[in-house]
Amino acid sequence: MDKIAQAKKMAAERAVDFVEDGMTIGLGTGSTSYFAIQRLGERVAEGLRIRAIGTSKRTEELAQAVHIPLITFSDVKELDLAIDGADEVAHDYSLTKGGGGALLREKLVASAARRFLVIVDHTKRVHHLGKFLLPVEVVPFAWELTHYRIEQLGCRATRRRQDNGEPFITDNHNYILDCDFGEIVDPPLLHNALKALPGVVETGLFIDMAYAVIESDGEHVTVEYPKS
Ligand SMILES: O=C[C@H](O)[C@H](O)[C@H](O)COP(=O)(O)O
Repeated sequence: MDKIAQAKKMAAERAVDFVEDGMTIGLGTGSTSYFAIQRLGERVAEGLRIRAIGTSKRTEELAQAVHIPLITFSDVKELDLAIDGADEVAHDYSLTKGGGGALLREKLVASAARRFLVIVDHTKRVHHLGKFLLPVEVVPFAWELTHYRIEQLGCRATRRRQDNGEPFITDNHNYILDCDFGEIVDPPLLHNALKALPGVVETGLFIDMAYAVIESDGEHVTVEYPKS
C-alpha cells in the first residue's frame, strides 16, 4: 500500500473509533471512506450493532458486502455520526466535495448527522479552496443554460464525462459541472450565488459542517475540532 493509501486508511480507522454500539451512521463515498466501511464491517463481524445510510449506490454495495445493515430516511431523521472524505479542506474548515459525484447525497447525510467526521490524507489541506475544481450538480433539463449562467459568475465550467466519453450521471440522474473559479476566498458567497440559479441542485462546498477533521500523513493521525 502506498503512503497516501496508508494515510487514508489511518484517518478512516481513527474515525471508526468514534462509532459506538447502537449508533446510526452515515457512510461516505470515495477511496478514503472505503477504508472506514471496511473497518466498520470488521467491527460488525465482531458484534458491533449499527445501522447505516450510504451516500451513493457504490457505498451501499460496499456496505452490504461487509454486512452493515442499511436503513433509509424513512427509518430515521437524524444520524449519530457521518464519516466521509473530502477533496479539499481549507484553513477555515470549509470543504470541497463531489470528486466522486456523490455530493448531493453526501450533503444530505452530513446535514442529518449530529457529528460529521471528515477523513483526509495530508495532501487535501489547502489555505483557500479552488485548486480542485468545484463540482456543481445540475439538472439535465436546460443544463446548457445553467452552464452559461454559472460561467457568468466567473468560472470555466466543464460537464463531467465518464471514461467512455458519455456524460457522467449522478445517482440522482443529474449532471456534474466541474467549475474552475480559481481561489475561492469566500465560500458562502459563492455557494449562495450558485444555489440561487434555477437548475443548480447542490454545490460541492460544505461550509461549517465538520465536527472533526481527521488527517493522516501515513505515519501520524491528528484530530481537529473546528467548532470548539
Ligand atoms: O463525491 C465524492 C466525495 O465527495 C468524496 O468524499 C471525495 O471526492 C473524496 O474522495 P477520496 O476519499 O477518494 O479522495
